[in-house]
Parts: sequence; C-alpha cells; structure tokens
Amino acid sequence: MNETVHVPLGDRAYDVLVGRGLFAEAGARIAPLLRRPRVFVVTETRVADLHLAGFRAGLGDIDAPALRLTPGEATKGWAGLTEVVEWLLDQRCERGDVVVALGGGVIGDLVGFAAAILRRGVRYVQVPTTLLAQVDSSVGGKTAINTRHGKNLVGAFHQPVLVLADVDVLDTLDTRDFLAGYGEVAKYGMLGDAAYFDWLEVNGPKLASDPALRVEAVRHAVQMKADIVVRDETEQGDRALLNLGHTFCHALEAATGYSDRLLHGEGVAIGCALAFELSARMGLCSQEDPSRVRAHLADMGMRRDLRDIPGDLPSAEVLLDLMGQDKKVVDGKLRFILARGIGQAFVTAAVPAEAVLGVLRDSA
Ligand SMILES: NC(=O)c1ccc[n+]([C@@H]2O[C@H](COP(=O)([O-])OP(=O)(O)OC[C@H]3O[C@@H](n4cnc5c(N)ncnc54)[C@H](O)[C@@H]3O)[C@@H](O)[C@H]2O)c1
Ligand SMILES: O=C(O)C(=O)C[C@@H](O)[C@H](O)[C@H](O)COP(=O)(O)O
Ligand SMILES: [Zn+2]
Repeated sequence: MNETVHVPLGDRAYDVLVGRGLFAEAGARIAPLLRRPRVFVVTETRVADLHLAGFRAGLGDIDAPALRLTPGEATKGWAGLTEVVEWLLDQRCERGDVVVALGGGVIGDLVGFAAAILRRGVRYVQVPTTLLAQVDSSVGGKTAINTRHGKNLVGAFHQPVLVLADVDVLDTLDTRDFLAGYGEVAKYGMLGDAAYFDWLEVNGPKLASDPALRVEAVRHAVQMKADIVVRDETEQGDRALLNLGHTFCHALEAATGYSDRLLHGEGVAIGCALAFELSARMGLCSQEDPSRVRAHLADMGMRRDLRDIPGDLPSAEVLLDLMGQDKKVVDGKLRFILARGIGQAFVTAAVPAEAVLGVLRDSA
C-alpha cells in the first residue's frame, strides 16, 4: 500500500513517501535527518486543529514547536513570509536544523521559500495535507509568495529533503478543497498521459472514498512530476508542461484577489478547459478533446468556465493584460501550454491574442 517515489537530483535527491498511516512513521523518517531531536513546524490553524497532535505523536521524542498561521491564499505573501522567518529566528532555528511545512500548498510554498532564505538556506520537510499539495506543490522545489503584481512572483527553487504524503489526512478535506486538488491531478493526464486520463475518467469519482485508489492516483502524479523535474528542474523547457492551464489560472487568481472566490486548483481546471478549447480552435487538436475534458470536469462536479466563478470578473482584455506578468513570458511574448490531444501538451508562443480573447469571452 505505501509507495516511495525517489527524486534523483544528485546531492539534493529525496524521497516522496505516499501511503496511509505515514504520520505514525514521521519520527522514524525524520530523525535520521536531524542533528538534534528538534524540528520547527509551520502550519495553519485549521490543519493544526485537525492534525498537529497526530503528527507530533508520530514524531515521538523529537521536540516540535509550531507556528499556526491563518489559512488561505492571502497568507502566501510578504506579511506571512515575515511572520515565518521572524518566528524561526525567535526559535533559534539553526542552519543545520530542519523546518517542517505541515499543510497545503499555501503552507508548502511559503515555508519552502522561508527555508530557502533563512540563514541563506535551511533544510525542510514537506508534509502535504491537501490532495493538491500531495500531487503537486510538495514536490519539485518551486517555492514562492504572491505580490500585488501577481502569483508566485517572488520565490526560489529549493528542494525539500523529504516529503510525507499521508493520504489518510485527506479524509478531513472538505469537498471543494478535495476537488480543487483534483484539478491538478487531471492536469497530469491532460499534459502527458492519456492512459492516466482514461483511468481518472473511471476512478476519479471514487478517489474521495477509496484510500487505495487515492494512493495510486497520488503516486502516479508524483512520479510524473518527479520525472519532469529531474529533466528540467528550473523550467528551462519541459517543466513548463506542468503549467498547463496556469497562464489563464494565475490571471484569474489575481483578478479574484487571491480570495476564496477561486481556489488555485479550480482555476487550473478552468484553465485546462480553456487551453484545450483554444487548441481546438487553432486546429491543433480535435473538438472531441475539449469536449471530453469538460465532460470529465462536469462528471467530477467541477467548475470549468469563467461564468462558474462567483462575482464579477474583469474584461477579457484586462485578463489578457494580467497574463503579461506570467513567468513564462519571453521577450514580452506570452507562452501557453496547448495540446495536440489529451496527453500531448506542448509549449508555444504562437498564440494570437484574438484567439485568447475569444475563448475568454465565450467562457464568461
Ligand atoms: N509549488 C508548486 O509546485 C505548486 C503546485 C501547485 C500549487 N501550488 C500552490 O499551492 C496553493 C494551493 O494549495 P492548496 O490547494 O493546498 O491550498 P491551501 O494550502 O490553501 O489549502 C486549502 C484549504 O484546505 C485546508 N486544509 C489543508 N489541509 C487540510 C486537511 N487535511 N483537512 C481539512 N482541511 C485542510 C486549508 O486550511 C485551506 O483552507 C496555491 O498557492 C498554488 O499556487 C504550488
Ligand atoms: O511545478 C511546476 O513547475 C508547476 O508548474 C506546478 C504548478 O501546478 C504550480 O501551480 C506552480 O506553482 C506554478 O508555477 P509558476 O512557475 O507558474 O508559479
Ligand atoms: Zn498549479
């Protein structure tokens, strides 16, 4: 039942453990990494209330002071970064110590970046507690905060030294957060594995209730991410495939003020649907593909259009302008991840602005 995905990055290689009951093994897994029996846990109140005691129990004799932040995307900013770094310094976290990120992707990204800059870099362990964090944000070393200019615009590539993805903790996720994570799960099938997408069409609706299927879904996604990251750790090429749907998604998150109007994974699902629609309109893939993507998202009960986002959105022109801050921009030109079919994504700059505006308008 329990699986290990190795991320072979030389002297920065690490393991991603995926399975059930991994919190009980936390001490045994983390102790070999420590110079002294003490870690510094950064989490947030909802996760702490639900899972901090269980995690600490698994740590055994390892001392684990904890900082509890406010849940939500707005915490992944300058103020949250300052709070984490200052707390770690108050705790006298040393350069040789290990920090633990216990939470979803917001915590993982924020704490990973704090670990990247504290004392010019300390080691950290990712303990992802959302489906999204287990299949995506806890692996690959992208750490960041958001600024008023946009998503993830300040950060670092800083790999964890261990990832503990205990699928049991997903049982306490509410449906909306579980489905937001599923947006990133489905992305993997769309970007590079048609067979996985086929499997998800059958098994996706069962993931919330079947831990064994959850382990397989998470393991497969993590293996795909690890394979891409090892090929292109700092996104000079292939790693951009993992950004499928994100040129749209990040603009939508900025437009909705990083609020709970739109969760990241929800934006990814909408962005993937738009990317496939754009691909079909450009004659890159058949119209059946975007229809199949949308049908699966509908089957999962997920948002798939701009009109599914509550509240007002800016115009298509304003959304296109927000895309201009995307980190994939080269020489001022937007780059999108489009697809020649399900499982056949590729990166391109040859996307007419009018075509982008068209899919945005028709989705609003
Ligand atoms: N670094 C990367 O490669 C990467 C990849 C994907 C996404 N991200 C980032 O991740 C963030 C989104 O992460 P997320 O979707 O995990 O959001 P999140 O961290 O905000 O967690 C979602 C919600 O679930 C709650 N929660 C967390 N664990 C829980 C549990 N076990 N039971 C009950 N509730 C729980 C949280 O309190 C929160 O309200 C975005 O900022 C996105 O940019 C980063
Ligand atoms: O790991 C990657 O690379 C990804 O693109 C994964 C994405 O799901 C994730 O949202 C990432 O944070 C987006 O990367 P960014 O470079 O656009 O911030
Ligand atoms: Zn993402």
